[in-house]
Amino acid sequence: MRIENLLDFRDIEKCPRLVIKLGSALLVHEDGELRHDWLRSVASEIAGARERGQEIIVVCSGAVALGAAMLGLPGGGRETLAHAQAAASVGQVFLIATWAQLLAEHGLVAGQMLLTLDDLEGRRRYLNASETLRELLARGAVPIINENDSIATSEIRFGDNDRLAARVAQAASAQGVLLLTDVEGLYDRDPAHPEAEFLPEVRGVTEEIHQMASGKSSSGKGSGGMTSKLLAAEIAERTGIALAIIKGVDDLPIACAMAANRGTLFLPKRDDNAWKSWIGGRLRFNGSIRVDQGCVEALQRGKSILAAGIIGVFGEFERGDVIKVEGPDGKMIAKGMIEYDWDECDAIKGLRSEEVAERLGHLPRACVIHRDHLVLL
Ligand SMILES: Nc1ncnc2c1ncn2[C@@H]1O[C@H](COP(=O)(O)OP(=O)(O)O)[C@@H](O)[C@H]1O
Ligand SMILES: N[C@@H](CCC(=O)OP(=O)(O)O)C(=O)O
Repeated sequence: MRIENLLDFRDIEKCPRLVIKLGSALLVHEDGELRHDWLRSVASEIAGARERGQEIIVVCSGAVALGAAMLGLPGGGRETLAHAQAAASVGQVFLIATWAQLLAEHGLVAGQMLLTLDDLEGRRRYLNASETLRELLARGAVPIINENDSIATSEIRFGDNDRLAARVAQAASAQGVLLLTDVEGLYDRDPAHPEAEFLPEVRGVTEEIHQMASGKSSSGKGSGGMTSKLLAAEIAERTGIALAIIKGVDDLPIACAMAANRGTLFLPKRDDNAWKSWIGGRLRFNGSIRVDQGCVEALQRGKSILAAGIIGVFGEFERGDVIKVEGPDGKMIAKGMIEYDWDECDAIKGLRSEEVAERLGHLPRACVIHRDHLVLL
């Protein structure tokens, strides 16, 4: 689906690859108990989406609030960093066990990924995370993601799962993000204010839009309030990803919001993937690979580059560098982000996939340059 075809906010539900983020305020009752039936209804919505052929990634908060109740910690476990980290450690086990069980009721498998800021900022770790996500989705699993709160300290943490959800959407090349929270979307001021007005659509998160939000979580369980959701919307819009905020309090929350046609849609600024435009905009390269004619034709059909198609390796590039791809005649045909260091590329060039592991002595990447990281000229 191209984002320019997005007519209204309900279309976001149909994105082929969608990130759904569930906030703490929704997951946990006042007394710190998990809202089990509600979560079961979300799992059934995910199963329905999978049946329609949609790929779903879940970013799920709530570990701190759940763990705090289990450990008897005051203030929802947020009074000290040590409390929050211990609470997250305990709560996350329960959370993921519940997800595994609820998805299994629909014959689905959950895959846990606990990420820190560094995992999505550094190129190498970003590539690792995006490859794991792709593989989980390709195998039909549902990735369930949270921040790795039990080890993340302020320097290496997002602190809120809204921005994490937007970054995960980038890493997974998703087209849309749905943030489920306890409010219908963005209001022009604190929604508790009697004159607060609802904004159904935002084109560009400007300074004026930022001024509308506060970082306060009215439930006291969330982190970042509306402020972090706007920061997430900014990340998404720059990357051509549509993001919507909906109220997710009731059972079957996505169906409810879509039926009511109520939510705030943040429209992306452009319809191409910024990751690709970043690659496409690169002017300097640390090296190049030359591929055979069969590979050139495969690329034109939208395939990734495999070791078997490589006939030459030039320059000393590293995994994660953007390099040139040349056709058999040496003419540049594409730019792409390489999955191997130059010497490994040289060692595996021309090899079939099953021979690559043997030559490298470790598990190979699925390809040398993935089509999501490749820009044809
Ligand atoms: N301008 C605004 N529009 C809507 N909600 C806002 C605004 N400013 C602050 N908020 C608060 O943001 C809260 C949602 O954020 P948060 O509690 O962190 O939720 P979550 O746990 O789902 O991430 C709402 O309950 C609301 O009180
Ligand atoms: N990672 C934390 C949640 C942090 C957070 O962003 O919470 P929320 O604002 O409720 O999405 C946890 O699992 O408790």
